Amino acid sequence: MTTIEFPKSMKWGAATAAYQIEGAADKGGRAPSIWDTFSHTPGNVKNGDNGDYACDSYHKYEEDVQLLKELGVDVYRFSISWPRVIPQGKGEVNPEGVAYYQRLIDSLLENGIEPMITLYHWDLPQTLQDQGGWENRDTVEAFQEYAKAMYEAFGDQVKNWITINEPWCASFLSNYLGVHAPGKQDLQAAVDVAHHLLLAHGKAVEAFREMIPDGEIGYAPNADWLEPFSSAEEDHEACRREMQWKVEWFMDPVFKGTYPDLLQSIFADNNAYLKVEEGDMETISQPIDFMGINYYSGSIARYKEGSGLFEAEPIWVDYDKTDIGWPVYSEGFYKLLTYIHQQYGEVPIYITENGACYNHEVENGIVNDQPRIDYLKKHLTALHRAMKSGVPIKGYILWSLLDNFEWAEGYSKRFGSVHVNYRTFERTKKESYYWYQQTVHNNWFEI
Ligand SMILES: CCOCCOc1ccc(-c2cn(C[C@@H]3NC[C@@H](O)[C@H]3O)nn2)cc1
Repeated sequence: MTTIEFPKSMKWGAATAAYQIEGAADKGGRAPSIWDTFSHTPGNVKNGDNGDYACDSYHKYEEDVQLLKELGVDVYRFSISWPRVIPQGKGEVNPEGVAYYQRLIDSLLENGIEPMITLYHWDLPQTLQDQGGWENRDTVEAFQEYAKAMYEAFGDQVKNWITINEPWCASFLSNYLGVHAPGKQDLQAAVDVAHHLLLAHGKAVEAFREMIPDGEIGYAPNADWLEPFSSAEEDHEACRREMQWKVEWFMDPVFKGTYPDLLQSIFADNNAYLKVEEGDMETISQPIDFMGINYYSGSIARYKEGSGLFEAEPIWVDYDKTDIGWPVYSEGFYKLLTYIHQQYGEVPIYITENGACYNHEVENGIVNDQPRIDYLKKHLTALHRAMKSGVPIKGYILWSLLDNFEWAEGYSKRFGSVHVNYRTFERTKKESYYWYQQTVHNNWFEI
């Protein structure tokens, strides 16, 4: 057996997001988000699922905090529902909404767990979408106003903040590929949304420096790893183009103050143009304290003329796949992290999401999700290897504490270390919960 041991400074956590777990969609003064609209539109979400009830964490948050306490994690990463605290998206703050998060934060702190708040985890108030949403540059100011209100409410208790979760999903997956809310298929819209999300990130950081000078703030891009099918230059270049879409397009502006030229020209060839105003890049590229990285999977790809924007065709080789169909590719985790370290230097990194979809059910009170344990062992080993090579990792946050609403997949895909019965809301700790609990407690595991 080999022991994989982490530094004593390693922070361990678990993550969720508001729309995916809270439910109480029309309770406590909450107004609809774009995900309420999108999920209630037939055909958008598998089985017609929506977040009206989800895991009912709005009412069961104390039980969730006890699950976190027993898990032994240092950090709980959760998101605030913007339309729960500012129902109209801007203007009046809803005291009932703020009070819910105050109860949650108090409970976490009483149980020795550090809150890490994500300000934007995709649930834009529908009222703002009705005014153009993230395509409308005015939404940037609304986001800064929302961020300031949250800093005011919780800044004395919460010192770790994330501005935007997975800007690629919130821009290109949502406005070009049409898979997530608002479900548009418009490349120009997606380029505009991506820029405004990064600008909103910058404005939120600016306000943070004023209001929570003793806190730390970052953002959480997602990326997967694409390995060239062959040594042919065309395969390598195709993979690089597709990876730039998630990595450089969202990291160069923040850490270098520029957008990648190659992708700008590819977008222009498709009649989509960046609209950068004076001062934008300075706002976006101001220093942050950490970068979150969300990693799930990778695959092999090769050049194929005419295959999408980047002419990169995925080759679904016979890797083991999780129950959402994504290859188990832990080598890609190591390669992505060392690539990012090479590109962006000593930026401290939290793994803000990593986990796997396996749909095991409860049998005789037990959920034997051994494949999820195997996935975690492989990926934490890859993470450990990246750390040994010098990648500055601050912590690892498991996606997810609970099975929850997996966006367009609805409740058909389970990522939790705790099983949720969506009829009774009963929680059942899976075998992976106990494995992760032991790993967090020991700060090591054996392979
Ligand atoms: C037409 C092509 O369509 C391909 C589908 O393309 C994607 C890509 C990426 C994802 C995706 C889902 N997740 C997990 C979430 N991260 C945040 C948290 O809320 C988790 O629920 N990460 N990435 C989904 C779909």
